[in-house]
Amino acid sequence: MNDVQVAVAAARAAAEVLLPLRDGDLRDGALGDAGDAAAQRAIAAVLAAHRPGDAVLSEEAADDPARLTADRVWVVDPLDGTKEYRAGGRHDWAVHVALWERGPGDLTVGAVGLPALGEVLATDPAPVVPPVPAGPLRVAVSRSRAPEVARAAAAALDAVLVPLGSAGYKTLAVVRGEADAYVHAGGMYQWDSAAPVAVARAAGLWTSRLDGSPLVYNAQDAWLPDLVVCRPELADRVLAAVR
Ligand SMILES: Nc1ncnc2c1ncn2[C@@H]1O[C@H](COP(=O)(O)O)[C@@H](OP(=O)(O)O)[C@H]1O
Ligand SMILES: [Mg+2]
Repeated sequence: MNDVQVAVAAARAAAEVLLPLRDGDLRDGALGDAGDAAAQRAIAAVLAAHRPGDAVLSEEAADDPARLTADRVWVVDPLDGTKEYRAGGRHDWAVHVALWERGPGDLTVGAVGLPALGEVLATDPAPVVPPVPAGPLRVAVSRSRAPEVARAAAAALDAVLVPLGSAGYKTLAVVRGEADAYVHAGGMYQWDSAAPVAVARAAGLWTSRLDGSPLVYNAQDAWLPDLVVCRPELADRVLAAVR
């Protein structure tokens, strides 16, 4: 298996445990905690079986400082959009598996599972972004904590806001043509954006910090609090609108 196949297999393994758990008897916090733990176990098992020598940075595991000197680091969010997963009946939650490599010093592979839709999008084959539909621009934002900067940017762009859960789902909403941009500020960690950003880049989308600077992964500090993902032809306008 190549690295993309490993990432996709890990995302599928997480989906296979998350879907039956969601449809079982657990509710609320217990369901979210069980989902986080089961998806973490499923992904860790795939990585241990196929890439035992690689380091891992996961939301659901203790941060291993070995990743700071490792050549290959998997950046994992086993269940992104836990709130939406717990809510039941929603499809805006995701599984994130990315690979960071020291040579390029950047993400090289990513897979994002959307279990409720039965889909996994990955860096290879690169997804094809559909053409822009007629109508106002659509800016995806957190449904539970839409940042003021996203509201202001949408107003400046004459855009409508599309509130959704999960950083992975919102990034893929741009890849899949459900939104034209995703703007986030106020807090997030490397695992929330790594795999979605890898997939978005493969699809030819713009990805950066809010100030237009590059997103840096496998930095010591896992905090990576803001993010812009958009169609490349909109990048100048979106970045100007958030400034
Ligand atoms: N202000 C903040 N501080 C820390 N994490 C944040 C955050 N805003 C969003 N996130 C994280 O980013 C992911 C997407 O958030 P949202 O759905 O609100 O857009 C969620 O990940 P998890 O579900 O993995 O915890 C959420 O916890
Ligand atoms: Mg997350």
